[in-house]
Amino acid sequence: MTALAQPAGGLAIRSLTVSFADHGAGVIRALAGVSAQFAPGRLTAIVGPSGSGKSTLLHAMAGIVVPEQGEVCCGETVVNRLDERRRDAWRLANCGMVFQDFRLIDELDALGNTLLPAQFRRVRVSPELKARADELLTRFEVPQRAGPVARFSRGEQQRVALARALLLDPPLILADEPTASLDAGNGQRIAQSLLDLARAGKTVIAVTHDDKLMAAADHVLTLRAGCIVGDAGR
Ligand SMILES: Nc1ncnc2c1ncn2[C@@H]1O[C@H](COP(=O)(O)OP(=O)(O)OP(=O)(O)O)[C@@H](O)[C@H]1O
Repeated sequence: MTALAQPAGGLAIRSLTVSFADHGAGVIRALAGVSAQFAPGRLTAIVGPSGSGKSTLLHAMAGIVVPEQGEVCCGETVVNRLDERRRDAWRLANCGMVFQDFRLIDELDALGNTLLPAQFRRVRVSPELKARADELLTRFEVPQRAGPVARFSRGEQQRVALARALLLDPPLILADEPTASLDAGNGQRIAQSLLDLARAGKTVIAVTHDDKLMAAADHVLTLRAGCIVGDAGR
């Protein structure tokens, strides 16, 4: 383990470099030596133009993408040094993920999707957990409708994805464009919810192109061509 100064309970990344194979020329350098700290109690917005490496950074922090250089540190854990099985277990225990493409199971209804983390972590679906899932779906104004989420609008699906991310009350919330499919009112509510989660002590990190979410954030990290070009904490 490498000791790396970081906020207790938060996340620190140091000199992260990630490349992908370019099926033709050579490699695409998605991140080039990126370092930053993310403290509990704060909402961070990761911003920057399309293709600047925002999603890659979020996925590296979640242990989905493994950097060729650098470290992702959470407490004593250097996430990228874990093997794939342990990274998956670490992510399930610590991260609430909202993916850009939601990654819901189309055939399941909203409640079934929201309860998925319990299944993945082999947690019994107690009446209390089901009540929490219902409460989250109500909080995010997901219609109380039977039937598969495939029939939901994209905005409704996005809010189911957020409810699912929060089910097991994870300390880290990593959300990729969590307001992209929402109307202004819902977008504002979700931005406020993310801020409330931060104020409740979570480490909340959202990739976004949304000015309202950016304005709500305590900390704005700007990427360009795989490098940090702005790191503004308020
Ligand atoms: N799995 C992959 N294989 C090959 N190239 C990839 C892969 N994932 C990302 N890239 C490339 O890495 C670069 C950064 O991509 P990334 O998705 O992180 O950008 P982004 O800032 O999130 O973009 P957007 O705002 O459009 O979602 C891009 O050039 C992209 O094409």
